[in-house]
Amino acid sequence: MPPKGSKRKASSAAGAPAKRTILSLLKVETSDRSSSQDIRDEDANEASTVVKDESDGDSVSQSHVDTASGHEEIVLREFYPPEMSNERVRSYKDGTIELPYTELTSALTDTEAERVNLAPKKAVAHWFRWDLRLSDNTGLHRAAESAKSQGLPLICLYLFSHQDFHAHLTSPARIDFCLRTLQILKDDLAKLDIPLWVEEVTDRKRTQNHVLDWCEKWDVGELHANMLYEVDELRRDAKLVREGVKKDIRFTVHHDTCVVEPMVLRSGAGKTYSVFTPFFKSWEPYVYRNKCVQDLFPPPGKNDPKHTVREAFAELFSQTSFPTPNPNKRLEQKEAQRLAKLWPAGEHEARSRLRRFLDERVSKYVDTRNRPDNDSGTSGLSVHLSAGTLSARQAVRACMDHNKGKSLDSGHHGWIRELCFRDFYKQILAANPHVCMNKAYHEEYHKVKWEYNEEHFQRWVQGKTGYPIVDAAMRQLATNKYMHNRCRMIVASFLCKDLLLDWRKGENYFMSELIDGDFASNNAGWQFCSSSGTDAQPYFRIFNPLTQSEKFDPDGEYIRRWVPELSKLKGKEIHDPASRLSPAEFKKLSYPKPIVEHKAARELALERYKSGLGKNTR
Ligand SMILES: Cc1cc2nc3c(=O)[nH]c(=O)nc-3n(C[C@H](O)[C@H](O)[C@H](O)COP(=O)(O)OP(=O)(O)OC[C@H]3O[C@@H](n4cnc5c(N)ncnc54)[C@H](O)[C@@H]3O)c2cc1C
Repeated sequence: MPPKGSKRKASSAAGAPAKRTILSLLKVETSDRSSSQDIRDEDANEASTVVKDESDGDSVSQSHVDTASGHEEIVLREFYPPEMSNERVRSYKDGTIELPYTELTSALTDTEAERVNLAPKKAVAHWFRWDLRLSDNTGLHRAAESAKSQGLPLICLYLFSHQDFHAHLTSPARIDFCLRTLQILKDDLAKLDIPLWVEEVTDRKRTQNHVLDWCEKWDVGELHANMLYEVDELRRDAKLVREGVKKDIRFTVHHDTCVVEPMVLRSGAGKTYSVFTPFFKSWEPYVYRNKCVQDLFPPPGKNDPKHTVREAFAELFSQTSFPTPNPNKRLEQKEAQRLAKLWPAGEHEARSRLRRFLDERVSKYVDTRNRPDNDSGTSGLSVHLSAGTLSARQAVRACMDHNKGKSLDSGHHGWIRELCFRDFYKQILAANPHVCMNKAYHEEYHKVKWEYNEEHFQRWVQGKTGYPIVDAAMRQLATNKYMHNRCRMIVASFLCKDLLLDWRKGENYFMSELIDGDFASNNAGWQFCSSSGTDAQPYFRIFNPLTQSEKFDPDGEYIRRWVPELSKLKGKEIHDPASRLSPAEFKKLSYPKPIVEHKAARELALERYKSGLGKNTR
């Protein structure tokens, strides 16, 4: 346990070295399924080889039109250009094309001198994104401190974009969680005389204009936000930093969502890590040494009465309702009530859930974390970490404190290690933007041939594959909008390696259902299971769903809960009813036969991987 009392480093944007090349002229792709700004049109205008794409009339660079595997279109073409080529992936990797992360950090450093000299205006603002909390919020804290030191009021903004939700495949449950949290946030801020305004954005391409217009309307001279590491967000924020200066608005973006900001930890060779274990070995001592979690930021103080904010910003305080999601992103009332009970929103709930987990369960975490039949085996905090109602620093710090200064026991240590995965995947995203553009982390997996069998996909979605553990997990997801981590791995492996379906279809479906959907963790989880990702399980390691079922749900309790057709089965029958019951008994269950035979599917998967990767096939 590191000593207390030392200050956390002021975290404005990191300064990874800027690298500008003529090829940046070609930076046309923003096929980022998780991001909020489509700058394709204007960037495409800069591209050297521009072709007309018949499908939607947009101009896109020829360099994108490479679907080497000849697969079904996975890209949401309404918002994004077609899949980019492997060549472009390599250009990102070798630095010929500037990383979007560097575009933003460069914008911040390039304009720093100008931005600090901008004259104050009438207010300082914080723009909330997926950081929906008052406590330990870096951007909000910096905004509050700056407002106080300049004798100005603090006001807050949230942008509600239907197109973003659509483009990012944000699930209705996640949007609902966000809206419930915004209400709590608004009430908490109002107690501090700080208004929160929720602005509806209809055209996502104009997000930055909305922000600048809003700042001009309320005479905001200084705007703070926390960094999002997805491609389009980074590029949008980079533009906004530069555009802001032209309008005398100082826009600052802070690192906040990770315990250790991306790009800081480097291997001996100076590279960002691509494998988790060495990352963790470097992350853990860094957290102790640099006291990243020692001084958590307090919530902002009350706006000074002398600012008469209630009068000056009456319109912002007067907002009584938030925008309604589009029908396809809206929960039925009953469903909304059920999920609100299951997943109460807001930071107060997040902190009490964290306390309960630490007091009651963390010490057993290592033994229970892989057991989906145990509802309390893990923290259930992912929804809060992904919405930002809890900071990862708060989680790590509380866990260390709970261990009462002793060296961490296996439960506490194991849980902190899981939290580190979150940091790891965010830094993978920042350092490898191509994962945000429908591409495999390891480009050679591009040539693996996938199936696009819609009936198989639908049976997987509906939990009707005839593999009880897979079906239980898929039904848990459909009902609770959450799935246990072990089961996420089982169903993902089943989709790619038993059904041979394109992992990106599974990734997209998860995102469109999960209440804790997080692009970096979801993408990395899917790439891990399809063997194309960082720290990949080798392609020849293929989960056997039956073995997984017997090992991690030994008494079949998880299956019994989610697959009522099988609830009366006793003993080992529940894991494989088609083989372990007589045909007559099986028929009575009204449960499907296995959709594929695992052994044969496994062989086929191995063939596909070998041939896609150019390895000898026998
Ligand atoms: C295919 C697949 C898709 C996934 N999609 C998501 C997703 O969209 N959003 C998401 O938050 N997690 C995702 N995960 C990671 C993991 O399954 C969930 O974070 C975990 O199940 C959440 O439950 P918990 O909060 O009880 O976890 P705990 O076991 O209590 O862990 C604490 C926290 O650590 C982090 N964490 C734990 N395991 C992982 C992991 N493997 N990767 C990244 N972070 C981790 C999460 O923030 C989690 O809340 C995915 C994993 C796989 C295999």
